[in-house]
Amino acid sequence: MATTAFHQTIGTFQSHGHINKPGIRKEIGDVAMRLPLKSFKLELGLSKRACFSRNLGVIKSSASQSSVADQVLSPSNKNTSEPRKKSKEAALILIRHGESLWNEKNLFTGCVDVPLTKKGVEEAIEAGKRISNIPIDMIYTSALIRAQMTAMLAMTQHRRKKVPIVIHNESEQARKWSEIFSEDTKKQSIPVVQAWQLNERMYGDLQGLNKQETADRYGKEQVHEWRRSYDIPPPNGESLEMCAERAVAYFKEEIEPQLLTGKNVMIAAHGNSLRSIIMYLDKLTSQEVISLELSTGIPMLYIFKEGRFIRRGSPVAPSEAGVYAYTRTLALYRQKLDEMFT
Ligand SMILES: O=C(O)[C@H](O)COP(=O)(O)O
Repeated sequence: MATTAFHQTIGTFQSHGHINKPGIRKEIGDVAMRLPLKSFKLELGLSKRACFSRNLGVIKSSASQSSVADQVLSPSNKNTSEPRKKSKEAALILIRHGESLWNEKNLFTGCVDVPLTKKGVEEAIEAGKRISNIPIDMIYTSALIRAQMTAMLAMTQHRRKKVPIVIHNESEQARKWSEIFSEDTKKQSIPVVQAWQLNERMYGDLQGLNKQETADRYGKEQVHEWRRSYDIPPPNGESLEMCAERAVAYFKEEIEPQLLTGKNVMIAAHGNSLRSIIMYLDKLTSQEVISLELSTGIPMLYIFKEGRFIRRGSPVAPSEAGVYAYTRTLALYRQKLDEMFT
């Protein structure tokens, strides 16, 4: 159906000579640089729905880390008591998985673990191109393969070329057996956390049924109510409200603390788990969320700053340029990537 900042060693950049230029030293995600003192021309690609915040700030990331898993698991990273207004700027990318084999067949999927189609693979790669200049320090995916495939395929396109590494925290042994023994390699990695709380809403007795056939049988209105109402669950399944109870709670407890410390986060998840998160981010009412539809494989960008989530673009064009409303921080990050890799 349609619809960490790892603390980069400064050496890399010193070799480009930027550290000695006059200006203010800033760190953007994993990129450290000197900002020119003269005013910076913003690169803005404003989508219709983008917010035009001119209150642009710069990340000063202080996150150093001892292990890929530690930055996720360390309680010090979950400082929810930190006043929101002191938070650093961070990018948040939300992406619904690419087309799955059951999207293609128009079947209710819910929590059934179905992989991507070839088109879904292509969508994920295309999505990766669109976000290839945006810093990503941590990745969260659902426990379902279609979201995981999407995140991994998208990351093959990222210009920074860090390696996404799945954190295995299911047992002490799993943690131990997936340990990395090079600090350098850890710095070139992005932790990927898989969380069932980000799964698609459980579609109950509808899972595996054809959407059109179900509408023919129970009526279009009834099926629309099951699919889009906020608090009416499909038979034996989860309503959007029930889905939000776990997905938004997870976002607040696990992901927001990372954003508060300035880590740039990507979430690869599902139509309804993301609808519930967007409802929270955009403060949509239960009426407004009814008409929110998400396309497969389209990354949406938010900036988290001073406790506010600012939507900066939801692309429809094939390339990232002219789609996202870059903040000064993001523009500088991209400029740095240009200098590093061209
Ligand atoms: O679970 C599914 O079938 C889809 O991924 C989302 O379906 P919906 O658009 O019918 O909610």
